[in-house]
Amino acid sequence: MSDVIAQATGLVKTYPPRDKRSAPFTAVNGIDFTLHRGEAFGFLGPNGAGKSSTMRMLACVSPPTAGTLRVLGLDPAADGRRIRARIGVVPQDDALDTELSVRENLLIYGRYFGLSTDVIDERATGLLDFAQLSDKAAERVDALSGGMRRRLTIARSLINEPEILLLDEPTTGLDPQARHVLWDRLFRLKQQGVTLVLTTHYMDEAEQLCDRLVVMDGGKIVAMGSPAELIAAHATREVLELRFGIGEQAAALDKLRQAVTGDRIEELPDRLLWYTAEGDAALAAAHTLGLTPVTALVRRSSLEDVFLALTGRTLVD
Ligand SMILES: Nc1ncnc2c1ncn2[C@@H]1O[C@H](COP(=O)(O)OP(=O)(O)OP(=O)(O)O)[C@@H](O)[C@H]1O
Repeated sequence: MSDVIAQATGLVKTYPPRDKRSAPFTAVNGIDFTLHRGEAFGFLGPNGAGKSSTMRMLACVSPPTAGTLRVLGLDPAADGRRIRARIGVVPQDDALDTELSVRENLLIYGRYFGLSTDVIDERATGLLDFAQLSDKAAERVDALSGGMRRRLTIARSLINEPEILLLDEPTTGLDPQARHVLWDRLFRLKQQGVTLVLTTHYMDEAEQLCDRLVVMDGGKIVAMGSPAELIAAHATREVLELRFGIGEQAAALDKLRQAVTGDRIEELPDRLLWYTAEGDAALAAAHTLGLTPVTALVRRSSLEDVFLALTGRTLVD
């Protein structure tokens, strides 16, 4: 059996004009990708990059304008129902029924898939345990924290035991602790063999969860690979971040650009980034040049640096 679980070639999504004065908008502009069974695959990019539009096409709720798409070997245009029965979808907006209890939300969703009451009951119990919500089963959803709601949405999406789980920005808006709990649950799912496909604009999330990812910008894929491959290809081993006092950054940048050859130096509104193999050596060199940063930080390069190198912009403005 092929391990290809979804494949897109020349995929395009163009939305019709919103009103008489606007033009059609192409949110996804000819992208190619192949997803493999069992992997965690990410679409990383800033707001408006076209990630959600791509996810909605994969979820068979939004038809492609052009290109070909196969999900589980089937054509979403002809076999949307069959595909939807085998995938789970975690939308950006939880869309839970807040007036119902936690458990009732699972039961109702199970009925959409035509499962018997016994099967739904049994699965709901297991999923509440998985989502660490067993003790909240009888509570109304509007009493839950953001992290709990997110875990319930994931539990709900698993009621049909999907082979692929599509997650649109799974941890946006959650605090760090809630994000870590969610990552742990998603990691468990992956270990159980569920293929994870997620969008995110958090580079740490992409690095934590994704075996492979594409970087999207303006409806196009600008890079593809594992986090380590992307960092090796588009960034140096280390970065020196220098922050200066008000009005001092421009002069510091001039000095560095004159003195440093071979290394890339990026200017952001609030800091300079010096891409280098040896951050500590670069910092010593900066001091030798007479620079007096207010703060200096040496860190490993990340996907944020990859995005900056590829687009000239930061992921989260
Ligand atoms: N139904 C629609 N009609 C017109 N334009 C749309 C529609 N849906 C999305 N867009 C536009 O398409 C662009 C891409 O949207 P999309 O939601 O796919 O991006 P995204 O990368 O997921 O970003 P976000 O994180 O904001 O959801 C955005 O500029 C958005 O305004």
